[in-house]
Amino acid sequence: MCQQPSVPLIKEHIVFYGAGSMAEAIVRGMIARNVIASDSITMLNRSSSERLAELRSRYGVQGSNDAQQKSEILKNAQVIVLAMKPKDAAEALRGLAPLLQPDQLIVSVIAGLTIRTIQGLLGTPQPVIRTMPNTSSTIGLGATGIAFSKEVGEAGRRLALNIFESVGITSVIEEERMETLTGISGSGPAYIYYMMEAMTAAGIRGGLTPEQSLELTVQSVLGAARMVQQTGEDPAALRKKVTSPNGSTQAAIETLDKGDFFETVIAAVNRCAERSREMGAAVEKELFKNQ
Ligand SMILES: NC(=O)C1=CN([C@@H]2O[C@H](COP(=O)(O)OP(=O)(O)OC[C@H]3O[C@@H](n4cnc5c(N)ncnc54)[C@H](OP(=O)(O)O)[C@@H]3O)[C@@H](O)[C@H]2O)C=CC1
Ligand SMILES: O=C(O)[C@@H]1CCC=N1
Repeated sequence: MCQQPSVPLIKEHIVFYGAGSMAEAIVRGMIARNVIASDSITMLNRSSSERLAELRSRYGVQGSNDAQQKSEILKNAQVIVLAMKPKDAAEALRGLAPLLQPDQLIVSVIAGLTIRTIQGLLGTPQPVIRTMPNTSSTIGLGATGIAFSKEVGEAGRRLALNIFESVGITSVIEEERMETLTGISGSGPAYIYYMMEAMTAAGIRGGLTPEQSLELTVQSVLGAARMVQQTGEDPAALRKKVTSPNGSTQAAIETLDKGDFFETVIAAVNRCAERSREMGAAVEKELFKNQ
């Protein structure tokens, strides 16, 4: 099995600005791995106090919706993780701009939002780390793409790597590749879940109980992923070992091919990347509003 690198204790105070699914996945993963004290994490959102109360009681993190306190927390944060939807980013960044000090590290998990747009909306050459994690960070099996702005120094790089290595693997890439990576690993878990939904439904239609069908599907997906990881063999080579000539698997793969499975998956990844760019471009437009 792939060993996660050991991660030193994170001593910096991290503020999650946006407290939804992705922020929770990272926080839960970090706390489960004991890499940060829960009171070194503050979670903020736009307005949902119930959500912050839930997160405080679930993880022991801090969080407040009082406007004055929110400003103070953001002013004093060493690291601010931007974790709101792209459509909400422009307003959030404009509000954040007057609170920032030059050395505060901005980490974004927002799909499509470029470093240039983030710095443009903040109006400062803030050190920005653009990332694309995924929700499997919850259980320490995340995969995060990372790109750094030129303002990020060695300590900032190391800190970002520590955060995301504590919840899975990381891949440092050129920012231009971030949308492709989003199509593979950011959104990828959803494609696998969709495949699992279809396999489970087929099992149920064929007379298995829902529990049997789900359990068998889960183990098949888990076993297949582990086989690739542990044997080091190509997925194509492993597929061939399952596929007897003229056998049942071959018949199934031919049926997938009738639906152009391979090219459809590639088209889905490409469309995901394109949609990320569209969402980023929509935020970038905000840069030029009122100018
Ligand atoms: N979900 C995923 O699998 C992944 C998501 N991402 C990225 O993570 C980001 C968040 O996604 P996700 O967690 O799914 O979204 P959610 O809808 O679950 O959470 C969004 C959060 O942002 C908060 N928010 C909205 N506007 C503001 C604002 N102006 N200031 C502060 N907080 C605000 C919301 O607060 P409130 O509820 O109070 O409105 C909410 O807590 C997105 O940009 C997405 O591209 C990246 C990788 C994977
Ligand atoms: O669907 C989305 O926009 C986000 C980005 C990656 C995964 N979920």
